Amino acid sequence: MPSNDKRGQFDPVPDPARRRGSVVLRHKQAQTPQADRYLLDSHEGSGFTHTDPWRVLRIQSEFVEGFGTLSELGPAVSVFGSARAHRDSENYAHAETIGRILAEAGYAVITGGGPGAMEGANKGAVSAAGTSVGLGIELPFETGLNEWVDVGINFRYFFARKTMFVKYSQGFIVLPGGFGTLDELFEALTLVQTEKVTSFPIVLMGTAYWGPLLDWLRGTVAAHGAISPSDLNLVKITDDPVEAAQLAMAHGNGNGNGHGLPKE
Ligand SMILES: C/C(=C\CNc1ncnc2c1ncn2[C@@H]1O[C@H](COP(=O)(O)O)[C@@H](O)[C@H]1O)CO
Repeated sequence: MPSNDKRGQFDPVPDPARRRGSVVLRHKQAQTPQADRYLLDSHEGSGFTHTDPWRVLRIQSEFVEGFGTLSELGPAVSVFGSARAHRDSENYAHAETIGRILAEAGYAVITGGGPGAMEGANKGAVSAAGTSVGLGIELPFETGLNEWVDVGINFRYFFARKTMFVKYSQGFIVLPGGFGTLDELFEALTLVQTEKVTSFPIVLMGTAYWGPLLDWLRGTVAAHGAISPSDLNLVKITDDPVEAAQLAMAHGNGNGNGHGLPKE
């Protein structure tokens, strides 16, 4: 703290405070130029739009865009899985079958809009003339939305994007995948476990891939008391893509409004 900082001492002439909306700035903090000066001084560049308060507007716009685009979607299931699944792989084929079965049953298919398993699921949905949705994410190694996405939204923020998957799907199907897929799986499990959302089907596709994870959750995590053994009932596991689709549609109500935002 600088030595001329007079905080805590009586000051008959208090430093003028600067107000920025609901934010009050005092002392040295009040000496920063006003935001509108940045705006009007074109020579100062547009760097201010990358500050946190401005990011809030960007975040808000992602929610507005997502809600606005998806609110009329109808019943939907989200399909997750590795961005790296090759087109000739079993996982890609399973994703494609799952996308097709869901679309044939009248469900929209929502994916991350990227390559691999996401592309397979979107392709399957299109093959059955279904609604194929991709919620893309801005990444440094971006590949863009796959060609089978008919309704695409690009997000900068993972958390805004994840809200859309949860809000607009009746079920999740999780094919083998890496950190991204695990993140999506555990986000869903946490929301259901903590009752932030009404329970919905979470289906793991592939016993050889996911079985050891379930064994670890049961044998180590539950055994440590870090989760309840009953928490493992939140997931179903299968090797059959048709069964995976059926399990994910088990809670379908045909209303198409997902199960709402996480409770406050
Ligand atoms: C890594 C590559 C492309 C990345 N492009 C992605 N586009 C959209 N969504 C993505 C992308 N990468 C990850 N995701 C999300 O995470 C899940 C897959 O992640 P994983 O780590 O590959 O399992 C997926 O469900 C997406 O929602 C090109 O190699």
